[in-house]
Amino acid sequence: MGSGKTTIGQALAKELEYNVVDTDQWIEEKMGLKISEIFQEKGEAYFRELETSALKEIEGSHMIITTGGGIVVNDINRQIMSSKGKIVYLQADLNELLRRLEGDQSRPLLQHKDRERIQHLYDSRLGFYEQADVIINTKGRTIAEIVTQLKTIMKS
Ligand SMILES: Nc1ncnc2c1ncn2[C@@H]1O[C@H](COP(=O)(O)OP(=O)(O)OP(=O)(O)O)[C@@H](O)[C@H]1O
Ligand SMILES: O=C(O)C1=C[C@@H](O)[C@@H](O)[C@H](O)C1
Ligand SMILES: [Mg+2]
Repeated sequence: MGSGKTTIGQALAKELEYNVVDTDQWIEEKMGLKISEIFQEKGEAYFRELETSALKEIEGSHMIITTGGGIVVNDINRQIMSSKGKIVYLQADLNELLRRLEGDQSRPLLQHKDRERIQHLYDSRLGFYEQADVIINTKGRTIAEIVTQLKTIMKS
C-alpha cells in the first residue's frame, strides 16, 4: 500500500496511450461499495475473491492493470497475474510507505495503527513481491522519473 501503483499506472498509461484498470476501483464499481465497507461487511477473504474475479475479467491489449497491495497473498491471484503479463513491483521501505499514507482512512488494514502488525504484514508479503518480473526502487524518486524508467523497460 502506498507504493504508487494506482498513481504511476495512471501516468504511465496516459503517456503510452494504454488503457488502465485498477482492481480496487473495478471492485468498488462492481459492488457499489467502498473497499472499507467490503472489508467491514464481508471480510478480507471475500475481498480477495473479488480480486480474483477482477483479474480474470479484466482483459485487453495495451493494458496496464494496477492492483491492491494484498492481491499477491492468494496463490490463484499470483498465477493469474503471471499468465497475463509482466509484473512490476514498486518497492519502498515501510517508513516511506507510511509517510505517503499518513492520515489515509481508506485502507482498512492500516487503520489499527499498530506498527508491529503493519511491519508483520509488510514482511509477510515481501517474498511475493520479490517474485515480480521487474523491481523498481521508488524511494526518493518522483512519479515522473519512475514513469520514464518503466517506459524504457517496456520498450526493451
Ligand atoms: N514515488 C513517489 N513519491 C512520492 N509520493 C508518491 C510516490 N508514489 C506515490 N506517491 C503518493 O503516495 C500515495 C499513495 O499512492 P497510490 O495510491 O498510487 O498507492 P498504491 O500503490 O496504489 O496503494 P494501494 O496498494 O493501497 O492501492 C499518493 O498520495 C501518491 O501521490
Ligand atoms: O494491501 C492491501 O491488502 C490492500 C491494499 C489496497 O490497495 C486495497 O486493495 C485494500 O485496502 C487492501
Ligand atoms: Mg492503489
